[in-house]
Amino acid sequence: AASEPLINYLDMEYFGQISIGTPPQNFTVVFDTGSSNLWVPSIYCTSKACTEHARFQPSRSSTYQPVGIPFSIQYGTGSLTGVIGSDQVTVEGLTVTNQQFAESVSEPGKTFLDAEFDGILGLAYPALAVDGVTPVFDNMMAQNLVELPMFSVYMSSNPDSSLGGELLFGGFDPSRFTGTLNWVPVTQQGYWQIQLDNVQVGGTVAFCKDSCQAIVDTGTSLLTGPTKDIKELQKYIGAMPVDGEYAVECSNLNVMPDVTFTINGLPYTLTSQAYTLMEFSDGMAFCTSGFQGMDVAPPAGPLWILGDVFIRQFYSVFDRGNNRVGLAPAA
Ligand SMILES: CCOC(=O)N[C@@H](CC(C)C)C(=O)N[C@@H](CC(C)C)C(=O)N[C@@H](CC1CCCCC1)[C@@H](O)[C@@H](O)CC(C)C
Repeated sequence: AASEPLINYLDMEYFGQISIGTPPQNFTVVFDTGSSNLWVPSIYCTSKACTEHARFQPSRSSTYQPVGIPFSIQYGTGSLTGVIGSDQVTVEGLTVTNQQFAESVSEPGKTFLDAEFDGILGLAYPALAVDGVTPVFDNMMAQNLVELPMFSVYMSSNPDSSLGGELLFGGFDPSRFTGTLNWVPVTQQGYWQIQLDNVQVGGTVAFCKDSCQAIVDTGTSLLTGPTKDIKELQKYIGAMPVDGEYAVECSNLNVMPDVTFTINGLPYTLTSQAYTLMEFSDGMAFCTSGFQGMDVAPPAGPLWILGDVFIRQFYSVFDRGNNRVGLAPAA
């Protein structure tokens, strides 16, 4: 199995290296289980977000083939337009041939301007792929580059700057979790979508009382839920809105309640240390809530999004062979 080390940027963004073309052109990408397309900035893109990042030069690659289909994608945060091309893509020693990807021509707004990464590599199901482009992992499976039709994600907690994280293609890494992996069926093959039985605060069911839907999303920094529920949850944990964020007293962490997600009959508990982020500026510690209100419109939503706040605590295995997600306490 090929394991791709990830860099952890402030517990908010995890990204790794890929290369495209011959000779290889290197890019830093977010591996996003919440989308299904690969894109990198194009040399033809004049947006500041592009000129501040690595850009792909088709003319420099002997294996590049133009496709020319227009491309546009909208994330929760950020959007872009571009054009589809095809080339070989190498991720941690695995070379995928004839991979179609988007070369961005316009990257408006701030999301990608401030980003520590160049592009995004989507790892969700083909159903979500813009322009019906075959996703990278589907090509990996089709080209027999992986032993098992699954990939796994470990995300470190910032202080362990040793290894920011690990993305493993073709299996899972037993050294990254304790106990046994518990498997949860994928309820809809678009996002990595599963069913939540309920959400408990301090051991009492507070939200999602008769089950609800959630996605496991490496591309979302926090843990999001419907804005109405999250507003109440912030109150339960004592988080107060402070200029766009929800702040908590760092000294209160030991009295704040656990938040438990019951999944397939088992409890996945986040302590306050797990569901808050600690930021330091001029020697002061600031604690913020890792919960964020986000309404995903029907028919896709409503959805809870188990982002990096959740994945840091629970090693996640994305099994396309059996359409299930494996979860276990991260080591
Ligand atoms: C304090 C809030 O932090 C963020 O909003 N962080 C961003 C990522 C940061 C690297 C810019 C985020 O979580 N964005 C989410 C949306 C958030 C409001 C829930 C998102 O769009 N994530 C993308 C992938 C992101 C897109 C921006 C670039 C990094 C990858 C994708 O997973 C979603 O489209 C899935 C959809 C169901 C929401």
